[in-house]
Amino acid sequence: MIAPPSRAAEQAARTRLAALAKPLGALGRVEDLAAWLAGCQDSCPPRPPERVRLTVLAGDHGIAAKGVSAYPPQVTAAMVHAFASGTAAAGVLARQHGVALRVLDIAVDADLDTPAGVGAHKIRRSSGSIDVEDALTAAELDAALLAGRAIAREEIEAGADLLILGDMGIGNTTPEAALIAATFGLTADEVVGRGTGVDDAGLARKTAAVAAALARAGDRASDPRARLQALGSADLAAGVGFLIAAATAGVPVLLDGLATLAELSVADELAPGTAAWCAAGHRSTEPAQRLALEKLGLLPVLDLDLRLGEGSGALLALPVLRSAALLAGEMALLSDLAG
Ligand SMILES: Cc1cc2ncn([C@H]3O[C@H](COP(=O)(O)O)[C@@H](O)[C@H]3O)c2cc1C
Ligand SMILES: O=C(O)c1cccnc1
Repeated sequence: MIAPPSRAAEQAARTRLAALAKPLGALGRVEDLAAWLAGCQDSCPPRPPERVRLTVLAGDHGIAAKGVSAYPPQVTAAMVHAFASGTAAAGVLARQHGVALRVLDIAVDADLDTPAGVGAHKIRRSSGSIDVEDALTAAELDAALLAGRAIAREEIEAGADLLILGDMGIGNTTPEAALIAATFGLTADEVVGRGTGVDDAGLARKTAAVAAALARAGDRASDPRARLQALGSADLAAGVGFLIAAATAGVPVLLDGLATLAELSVADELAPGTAAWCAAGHRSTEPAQRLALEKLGLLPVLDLDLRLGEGSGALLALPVLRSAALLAGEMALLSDLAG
């Protein structure tokens, strides 16, 4: 069990928010964000997160060869270069909001000619095709979980006061949907969405792939580790380790899309209490993402019909979180107003 954020600081923030120069509760869920941040920081009022770091975990997925994505697997490696050069969508937003971005090759198929360090935590080439085989061996699962923990610790040592996790990997919405289905006892039909925009035939292939994966994993999927090994991937397992390490260190995380919700679904079962350190940046168009938010009791900051991942939804939500902290800290108290 992971130690929860400070109840005392959260309560103090709620008391302060109630006393600010505004009608009671008038800042709506912005007040919840401020109180959550106060608890995570053990500080009332909370401080706006200034040293925010985005980590994009990249990996290919064997299932991509089965026609479950609207784009070819080669895009994963090409996009790693775009992250490294700051030209991916998440790179633009990270720059806009003063967020440090790091991209890591966890399981990309290609040998990448990228800046030093991108391959520092590489586990393997593309993870297994989950409809017919496990995504990972037990040893790879352990290595990926450890890598994710190490990456989070590196980000925290670099001074992060808020972490954002992003994903890049063609085909990854298939294992993500499978993980969420297995975690919450949902069917392939309920969780599968169009990802990058597959047509009806692609959607049918994707649903069949998730159903085959769930049937293949069977009862093993009730155990979170076995579920990750059978239905996940190296990059998703690293994300699970990352979230657990962030929560263990008491560093808050702003969640993004389907990848981060799949990671958290498993992480919160492996290490109960992880979800308390996470706030939901946005609700995506993917059914599995929306279902996981509901099951975890998370209300998203934004609902913009995004379906990108990369950390983009969390980056778009970041200004709201920063505003929440500033409002809690800088507004006058109603009782202090000159009358
Ligand atoms: C150019 C491009 C940039 C992306 N950035 C994130 N994704 C997103 O789409 C992919 C998952 O969707 P699916 O499961 O349908 O393949 C992941 O790479 C995810 O990060 C991208 C996808 C593409 C094509
Ligand atoms: O919902 C998401 O996060 C998503 C959807 C499509 C592709 N990548 C991510």
